[in-house]
Amino acid sequence: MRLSQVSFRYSRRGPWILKDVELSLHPGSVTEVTGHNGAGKSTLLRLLAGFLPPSHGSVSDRPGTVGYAPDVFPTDQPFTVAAYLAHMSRIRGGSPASAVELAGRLNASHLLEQPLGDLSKGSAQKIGLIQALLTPPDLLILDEPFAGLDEQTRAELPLIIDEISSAGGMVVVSDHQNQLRTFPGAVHWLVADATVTPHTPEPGARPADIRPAHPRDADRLPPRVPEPSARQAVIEVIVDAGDADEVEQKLRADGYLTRRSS
Ligand SMILES: Nc1ncnc2c1ncn2[C@@H]1O[C@H](COP(=O)(O)OP(=O)(O)OP(=O)(O)O)[C@@H](O)[C@H]1O
Repeated sequence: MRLSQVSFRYSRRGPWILKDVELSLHPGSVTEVTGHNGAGKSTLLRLLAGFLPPSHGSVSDRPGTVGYAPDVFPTDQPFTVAAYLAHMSRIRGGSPASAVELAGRLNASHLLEQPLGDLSKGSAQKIGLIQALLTPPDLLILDEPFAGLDEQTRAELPLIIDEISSAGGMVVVSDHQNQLRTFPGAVHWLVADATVTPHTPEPGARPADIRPAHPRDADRLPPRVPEPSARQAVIEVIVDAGDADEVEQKLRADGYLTRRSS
């Protein structure tokens, strides 16, 4: 998927929020978008999701199945959580059972019979996440998904992101708190001054935030990339352990699938 010379402003005479943005996303990539409040992260995500059309430039090769969880999930709808998710499943061609399973995984089973309007911000955030995952997305876009989540769900979310990207999906996550800064192989974009640039996050990350919480979780993870097909070749690259994250990040940014053996 590619953004070519994309510029955007909300009104004809309004300020440019993004100007001449050039970006590529590759299957299996995980991209973290950071930037100050009001920098344009949500706007970029809405352009990627296709909810906003560029004012200039073009977006090409957006995949067919897009999951999008907005930064604020709209709860002013006259449904219970279960009825809303069943309805969204029907629209998306997913199974209602997957909504129930996801609710269990994201510690939200107890919310299913509640009216949407009664949800707290963190609970509403979870329902926004579940609806984005109802059918396995080829492009998953999460706008500030960690805000307001309980600890169990915060630990589960990186595993879900890893599963989607391991299956070849592209994941883009905006997060001004940098929760994914040490996510293995993640690409990082900084939105500032109406431009989007790759950057290397500051050290000092808290790995416990983004890695499997304990070995049992690690055991449950599928391999990071599927087994290669007959038309693919595998090249092993041995690097110093301290350089592994950087090398993997560069390879993924160039569109290669990577797998770490240690
Ligand atoms: N619907 C809109 N109409 C007009 N201006 C908007 C609209 N949505 C956002 N903006 C403006 O566009 C700019 C970028 O907003 P955006 O929400 O994309 O930034 P952000 O980096 O996601 O910020 P935050 O971290 O606070 O969510 C801001 O100046 C904001 O006020």
